[in-house]
Amino acid sequence: MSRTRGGGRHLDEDDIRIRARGGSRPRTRTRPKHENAVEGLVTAVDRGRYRCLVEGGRVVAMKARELGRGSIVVGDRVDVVGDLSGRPDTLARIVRVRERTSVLRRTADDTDPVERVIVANADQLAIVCSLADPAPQPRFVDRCLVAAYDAGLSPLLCLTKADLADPDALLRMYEPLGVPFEVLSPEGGLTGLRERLAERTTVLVGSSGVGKSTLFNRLIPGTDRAVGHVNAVTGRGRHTSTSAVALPFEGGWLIDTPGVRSFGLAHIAPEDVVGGFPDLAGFALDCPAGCTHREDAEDCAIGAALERGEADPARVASLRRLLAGREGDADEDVEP
Ligand SMILES: Nc1nc2c(ncn2[C@@H]2O[C@H](COP(=O)(O)OP(=O)(O)OP(=O)(O)O)[C@@H](O)[C@H]2O)c(=O)[nH]1
Ligand SMILES: [Zn+2]
Repeated sequence: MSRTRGGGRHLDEDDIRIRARGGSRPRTRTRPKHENAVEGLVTAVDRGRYRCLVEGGRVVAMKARELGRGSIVVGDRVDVVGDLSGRPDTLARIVRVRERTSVLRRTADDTDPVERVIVANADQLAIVCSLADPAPQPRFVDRCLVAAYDAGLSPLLCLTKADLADPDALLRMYEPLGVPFEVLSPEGGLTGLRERLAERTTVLVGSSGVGKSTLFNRLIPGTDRAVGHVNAVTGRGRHTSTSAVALPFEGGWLIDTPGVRSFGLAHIAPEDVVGGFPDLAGFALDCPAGCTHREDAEDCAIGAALERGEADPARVASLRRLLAGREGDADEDVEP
């Protein structure tokens, strides 16, 4: 599969798959009927190979050529046919991708200028933020919140290293947004967090050093995220990898996003951000088309509601902060 990497990063894997058509791979003569397909969940993706959980077993699958250009990502529910034994060197085939309930996009960056879907069907975004060492990055948190609101995921703030600093200042900042949170320290328990994660599909995101791997290892002991990721999934260093990995957890899934430090916001319109503020969205209906809802916006109905005392000033301030963060430099929070 080395040609999939050599052709230049501007091509996505689907382009390359089309180029590979007519290559040396023999066609299977007797294809299993697709009615026999069984449902699977994509748990990892590596260079055109999809690790799937099918009927409780693990298989590696390729994408059927009739699927065309559409991408398949971690979290996708797929229909799989072929050799489902999971034995070494067997390869099943993904013949259908079920409709997605949500998509998270990774921010385009220097190494890959295309904004890509990295996780499908998640319903919660756990934003891991350390209270010290490194100091909290509210801009990073804000950008994640915008991505969560846009994708329809419920945000969850995981504040780590509470043994080093007090969470109060940060919590005051997020109080008007009503974001659920967990304050975590090495000595503290994880019962509250476990309950919030149970039976949900949660994507964890955090910038380098905030303690995301530590948290993973505490939640799912025995899976050394750092070592496990490099050896088992991509064979590459985790800082260069951007492929997500789904791990089963308490009736749901935890999805790690190594190397992914932020989500794509370029496609998000102000209206999508306002959608995360049900109490203000009604006012916004009276705004002029294309209103930025910023302080300097003319005839902004949210601004007017604020002046009449009908909109909560803290909520408006939070909305404006998120709108401003959305317009910032997309690379600002992306780790090298
Ligand atoms: N004091 C304190 N240190 C912590 C806590 N959680 C993690 N650490 C330390 O913070 C450092 C970074 O933790 P990691 O779990 O590797 O952080 P990460 O978010 O996975 O960072 P990357 O590996 O860069 O992705 C390590 O030295 C941990 O031991 C905590 O709750 N309190
Ligand atoms: Zn407005």
